[in-house]
Amino acid sequence: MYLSPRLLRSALQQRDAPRLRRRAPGPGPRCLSSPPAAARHPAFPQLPAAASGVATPLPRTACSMGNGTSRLYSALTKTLNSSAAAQHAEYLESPDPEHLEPIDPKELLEECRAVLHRRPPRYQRDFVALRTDHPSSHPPIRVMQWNILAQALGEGKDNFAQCPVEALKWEERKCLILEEILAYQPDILCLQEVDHYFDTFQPLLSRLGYQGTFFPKPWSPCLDVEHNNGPDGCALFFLQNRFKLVHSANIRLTAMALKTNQVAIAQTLECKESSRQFCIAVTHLKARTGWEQFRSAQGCDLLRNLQNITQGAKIPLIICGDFNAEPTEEVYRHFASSSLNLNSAYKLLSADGQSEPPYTTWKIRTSGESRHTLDYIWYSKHALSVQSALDLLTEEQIGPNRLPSFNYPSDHLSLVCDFSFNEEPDGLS
Ligand SMILES: NC(=O)C1=CN([C@@H]2O[C@H](COP(=O)(O)OP(=O)(O)OC[C@H]3O[C@@H](n4cnc5c(N)ncnc54)[C@H](OP(=O)(O)O)[C@@H]3O)[C@@H](O)[C@H]2O)C=CC1
Ligand SMILES: [Mg+2]
Repeated sequence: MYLSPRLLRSALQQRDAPRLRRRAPGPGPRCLSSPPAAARHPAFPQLPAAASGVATPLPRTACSMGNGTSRLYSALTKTLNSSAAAQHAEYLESPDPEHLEPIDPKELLEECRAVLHRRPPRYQRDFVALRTDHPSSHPPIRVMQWNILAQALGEGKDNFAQCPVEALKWEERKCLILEEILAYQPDILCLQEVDHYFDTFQPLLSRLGYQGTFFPKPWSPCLDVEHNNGPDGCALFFLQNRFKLVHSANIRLTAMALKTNQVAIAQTLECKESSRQFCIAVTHLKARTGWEQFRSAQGCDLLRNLQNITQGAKIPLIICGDFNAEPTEEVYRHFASSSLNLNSAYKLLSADGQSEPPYTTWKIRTSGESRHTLDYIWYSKHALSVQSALDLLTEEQIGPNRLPSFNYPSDHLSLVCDFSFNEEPDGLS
């Protein structure tokens, strides 16, 4: 299961070999995504564009999770199991608070690929350039929205019927998550269902140049799962070399004047290149059918908070979230018709620019198949333009067993957009 010292040495000596094997072209067209952000900012100077390939699934093994936030900064993230292997697993092995020197993202990506070398390929997705009447002289702001699937929920609560337990092993699934982040190199990362913030994402992403904030759910359902790794919550990361933090708010959402179990983070950032400010927010609304009014109330509360933070939309806004609501739901209509003048970025991928994608999550639970559009990136339509958006996985790529799987780590797809400020906003944000 784990890399033997011999395999690891071989993987490290011929770094491209395992990647190319894993990424050998399969059926159907594949092409590289748009130029990596290496060209856009110095945090990723050496990272190559993603390649593609094929490998066999891993054999069955038992999996284990961490056991609580007391393991802060611990060496929980054991990925390679032998002592010889551990010498090389520099980044994934042991985030040491005393040695938080920068990581070369290329090295981290190589480590992830070495861990994943026996998994099937991660499918390539392409950025779709979108028509905009507002060319910008500044580099775009790349935003990733992603419900990464809490480890405790994936293993203990979600009841995925077609996903083998070994596909959910944290030691490897975390590498698939990191690979996705490293492949698209967002300037801002908005995550939900994060239950490995302190032991994995915060230490690793901070060494990649990100500043992170985590706001756990007050009564996270993860805590009901045996051997959980602490509560899940929302996390927001931004690249420190691109943005300065102006204001940060952790918001516990209310519904019908009562505090709820759902949270949001809203931060006002200033772009170092342009000195323009904007507000970025991340949220994860209440799940399940029967809770539509509750979600609607939570959405209204979030909009009220954002009205205050942006001084009535004087500061442009980007709101990322797993809203747990189809576009037909009231909470969606509240956002679409808000006085904050928001549009949903992924509608722009449709032919008429008016339709949301057919799905952002697709799974098979013991209760049945569930394909829904629940995840959104809202933005101030007068002040910001979407220059490009990452297309979604096709049904064929997702495969008959749906998500998560050996080659995709979450039941939700990541959404990624490149934003620019309109030089002359239409008077309104
Ligand atoms: N100890 C206490 O006093 C309390 C405990 N709790 C615990 O929290 C739970 C509810 O918390 P709440 O935040 O409201 O949770 P939600 O109803 O919002 O759902 C929590 C998670 O379950 C996932 N989920 C959605 N649908 C299903 C499904 N059909 N089967 C399995 N998982 C699903 C969601 O994933 P996604 O968003 O991806 O769909 C979400 O991340 C309770 O069941 C209890 O376990 C809650 C309050 C108090
Ligand atoms: Mg979930």
